[in-house]
Amino acid sequence: MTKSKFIMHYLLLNKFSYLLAIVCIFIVNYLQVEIPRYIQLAVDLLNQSTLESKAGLVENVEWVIALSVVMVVVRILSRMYALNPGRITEAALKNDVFHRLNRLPSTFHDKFASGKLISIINNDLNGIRLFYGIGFLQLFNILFALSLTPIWMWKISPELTLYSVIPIAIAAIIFRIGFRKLRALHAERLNRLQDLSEQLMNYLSGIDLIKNQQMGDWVTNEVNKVNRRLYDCTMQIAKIQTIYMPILDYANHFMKVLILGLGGYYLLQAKLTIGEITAFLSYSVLLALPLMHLGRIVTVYQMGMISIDSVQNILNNAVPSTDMLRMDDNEKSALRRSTLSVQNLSYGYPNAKDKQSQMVLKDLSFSIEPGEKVGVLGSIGAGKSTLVNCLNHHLSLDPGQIFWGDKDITQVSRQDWRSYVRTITQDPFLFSATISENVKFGAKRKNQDVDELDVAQVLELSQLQEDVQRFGARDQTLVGEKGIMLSGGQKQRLSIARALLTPSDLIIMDNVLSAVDYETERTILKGVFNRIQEQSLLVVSHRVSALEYMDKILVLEQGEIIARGTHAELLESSSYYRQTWELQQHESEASA
Ligand SMILES: Nc1ncnc2c1ncn2[C@@H]1O[C@H](COP(=O)(O)OP(=O)(O)OP(=O)(O)O)[C@@H](O)[C@H]1O
Repeated sequence: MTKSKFIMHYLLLNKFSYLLAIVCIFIVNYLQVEIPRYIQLAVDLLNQSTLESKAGLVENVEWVIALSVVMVVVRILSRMYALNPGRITEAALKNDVFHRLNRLPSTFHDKFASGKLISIINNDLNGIRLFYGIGFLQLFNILFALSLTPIWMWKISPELTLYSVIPIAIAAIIFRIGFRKLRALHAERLNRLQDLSEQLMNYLSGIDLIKNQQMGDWVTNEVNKVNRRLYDCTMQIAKIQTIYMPILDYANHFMKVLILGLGGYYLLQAKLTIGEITAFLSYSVLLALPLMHLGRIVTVYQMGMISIDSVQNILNNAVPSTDMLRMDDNEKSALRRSTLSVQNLSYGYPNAKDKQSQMVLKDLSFSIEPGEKVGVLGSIGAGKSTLVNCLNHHLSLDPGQIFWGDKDITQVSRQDWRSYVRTITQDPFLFSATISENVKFGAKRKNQDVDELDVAQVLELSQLQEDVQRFGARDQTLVGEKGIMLSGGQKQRLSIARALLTPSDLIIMDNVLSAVDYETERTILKGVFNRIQEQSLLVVSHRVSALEYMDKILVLEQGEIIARGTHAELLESSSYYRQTWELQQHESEASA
């Protein structure tokens, strides 16, 4: 979407409110120029002492009071109609940005640090709120004030009007030069805010390490450097604003002196009355006020434009076209319980220097039948997680390599694909919520609440129920940010419970049992086997003990399948498998 389309799209979101705002702003500005006219008539009647003039004076004063009251009411309405759309747009954009972030592929998130995104959602969207709120209000205020006021002034004295505009015009030119410099500085400031947010987020996620390794001074110094750059930029903005803002203020004073001087001269020549000079002075304020607000408006406009660029950096990233395709219920159920077949799968990370020579997965072929339990054994760096991320389509793949039934998974939207495949990753992520909520997270289907008995059952199966019963508030215990209250093994078991709760056709467990002992590992796997008799299971591990009971095991080394078979077959056929098994048997006995 182009920038102008973006601006139009969100303006149209509140079109009726904006229309009412424009009408109200016009009425306010019209009344603003009308009231001095009644003041002028009243002042000119002050010198006369007839009964008629007194009645006229009272009538004019009454008009001034009545119009002022109406103006106050309409001004309140104009603020309401003009400012609320800013808040509505901010809320709508937050939803749009979050929705897009949720659908963008991992390649986008690899490029954009979370801290930067948070800064855009907080600071830049605030700039957009001001743009669509106060920016709109003041723009029309200025437009109407600058077009109506000179006409009313002209009606009194064309000559004096021309002279009065001279200081304002000069000030506006000087002002323009200053504000051109500001645009670049505002953009820089928002970038620096994003840098600071990214850095803080980075350090705060590693705060325990920073304390343990006594890196506090170094980190403080690094934050100081980024903060200093932000401070310098903010100070430069403040400096320019302090120098240029008062220029319009001085112009206003100068204009008043001019009106009094020239107006007095015309008064002596009987070209103007005192009432007209009084009205002229009021008009000069009406003319100068919006110009004095111009500084703020230009800032709001500049910040708004820069913020729109930042938000568009997110929103203009297209969701892959296949992710836009959604299957209907019939298509979905036709593909239930299909065979996953991997055919000559090769993968190299796009950021590798030479993708061909740095292939992480090389020509892999295997299948997982419905209900089959398959294991993948591989040493550190063999490519296990890469394989998992290809299978769940977390990574972007070339077509023709992975099929679900006869459907190429690259032709299925990621959202649909994940209703068939659930992955439990090796770094379990927990939300800052209760244990129960963490298990149920995202599992609510078709407005039906998850059965608490089911939660208890999956906690039991993942061997976490005993631990949970020991906690003060049982499954209502808060786990803290990222599950800080739980041990590594407890986190792993909680993420297993979460995956078991929602039905899916294939569960992938990527090295999720590394933090539990051999006995617990066996019991958990037994529980998982019982729960998912109908579903397929892929367990990835560097521990043979986790794979012993699988229907088949693939041995992965340097991205290639070097052996395959059952546990018994591999003990016979693969020396690598046998040696790993023997080595781990000793470890297991030693730890028992
Ligand atoms: N995002 C990435 N960009 C570039 N290279 C990567 C990326 N992720 C992994 N790799 C590389 O791919 C290779 C395989 O990594 P992978 O994480 O798949 O191995 P693994 O078998 O799961 O290892 P581990 O048991 O340690 O988790 C490694 O050489 C790693 O450096």
